[in-house]
Amino acid sequence: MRILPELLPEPVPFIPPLLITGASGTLGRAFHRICHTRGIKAVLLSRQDMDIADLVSVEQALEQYQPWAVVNTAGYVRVDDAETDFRRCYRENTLGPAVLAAACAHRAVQLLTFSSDLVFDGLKSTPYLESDLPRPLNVYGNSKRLAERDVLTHMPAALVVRTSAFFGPWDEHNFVYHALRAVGEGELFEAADDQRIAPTYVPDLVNTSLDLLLDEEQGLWHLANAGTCTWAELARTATALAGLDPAMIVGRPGAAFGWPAARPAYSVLGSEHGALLPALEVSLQRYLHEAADMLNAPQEQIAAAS
Ligand SMILES: NC(=O)C1=CN([C@@H]2O[C@H](COP(=O)(O)OP(=O)(O)OC[C@H]3O[C@@H](n4cnc5c(N)ncnc54)[C@H](OP(=O)(O)O)[C@@H]3O)[C@@H](O)[C@H]2O)C=CC1
Ligand SMILES: Cc1cn([C@H]2C[C@H](O)[C@@H](COP(=O)(O)OP(=O)(O)O[C@H]3O[C@@H](C)C(=O)[C@@H](O)[C@H]3O)O2)c(=O)[nH]c1=O
Repeated sequence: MRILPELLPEPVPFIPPLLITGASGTLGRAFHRICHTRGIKAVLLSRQDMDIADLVSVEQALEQYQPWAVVNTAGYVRVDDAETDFRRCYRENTLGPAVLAAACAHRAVQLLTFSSDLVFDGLKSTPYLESDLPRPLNVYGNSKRLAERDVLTHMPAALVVRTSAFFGPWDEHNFVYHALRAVGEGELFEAADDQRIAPTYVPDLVNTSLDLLLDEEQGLWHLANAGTCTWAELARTATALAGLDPAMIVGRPGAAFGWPAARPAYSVLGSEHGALLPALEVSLQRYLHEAADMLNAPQEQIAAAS
C-alpha cells in the first residue's frame, strides 16, 4: 500500500528545555513550578540525575537534554554545619558551580546560579551593591564568594544572582513559616534583633531571575525584596499581618543563640541595576494568601505533603 505524503505525521520540532538542578530543594521546585505556569519547557534534575560537582555526570546530562540554559539551584545551605562539614560545603557550593560553568561555556549554554548576602562582612550601614567587596565571615559565605569568582572566570557570560533570607509559600523550610507556626500554636518565638537583612519572597526571585535569563543578562545581580528588617522585625511584621500577636516574638542578640557560624550585623542587598522586586510588605501579604492552606494545616499533614 502506498501512503500519501500528506497523510504522514508532521515531524515534531525539538524544543530545547531549561535544565533546573536541585529537585528536592526550595528554589529548584519553585523554578519548576513557575516554568510550568509560564509555559517554559523545563526539566528538574536531582543529584542522582546530575551531580553538579562531577564533570562526567554534567557532560552526560547536557548531552542528553541539549538545554538552552541551566538554572543551578543546587547547593549546601546549612550555614552552621558548614563550619565543620566544610569539604562537603565547598564541593556543593564552589566546585559544583565551577564545573557547571566550564561545561556550559564549552557548549554555549546559558547559566544562572545563586550566591548569597553572606559573602559580605556586615560593616556597611547602607545596602550592599554588586560592586562592593565580598569579605565573608563564615565558611558558607566563603564557599559562595569563591564560586562567584570561579564561575565568572570560566564563563564571564554567566548570570550570578546574590539573594538572601528566603520565604516561600510552597514548603515549610523557612524562618517566616516557623515564626508563624510557633505563634499560631501559642508559643513565644525568639529571633535575632541585631542582624539586619533584606528578605526575599521565592516566587518574586524566580520570576525576576527568569526574566533576566531570558533577556540574556550577565554578571552579578542582587535580588531581594525592597525593604529591610531584623529577623525579629520580620517575624513581628509577618505575625501582625497574619492577625496574630507580634508581642509573642522575643528579640535577642544573635550571639545569645550560640550559633557556630558568625553572621553579618547588616547584609541588606541593594542593586546598581535598580530595585526589581516588590516591597517586602506586599510580598508578605501575597505569601500569607498563597500559604494560607499550609499555615492552617495540622503539622502531620504538612510533613506528609512536603
Ligand atoms: N535558603 C535561603 O535563604 C538562601 C539560599 N541561597 C542559595 O539559593 C540556592 C538554593 O537554596 P535552597 O533552595 O534553599 O536550597 P535547598 O537546601 O532547599 O536545596 C538544595 C538542593 O541542592 C541539591 N544538591 C546539593 N548538592 C548537589 C550536587 N552535588 N548535585 C546536585 N544537586 C545537589 C540538593 O539535593 P539533595 O537533596 O540530594 O541534597 C537540594 O535539592 C543555594 O545555592 C543557596 O545557597 C541564597 C540565599 C538565601
Ligand atoms: C530558627 C531561628 C533562626 N533565627 C535566625 C538565625 C539566622 O540568623 C536566621 C535564619 O536562620 P537560618 O539558619 O534559616 O538561616 P541563615 O543560615 O542565617 O540564613 C541564610 O540562609 C543561607 C542559606 C543564606 O544564604 C542567607 O541568605 C540566609 O538567609 O534567623 C532566629 O533568630 N530564631 C529562630 O528561631
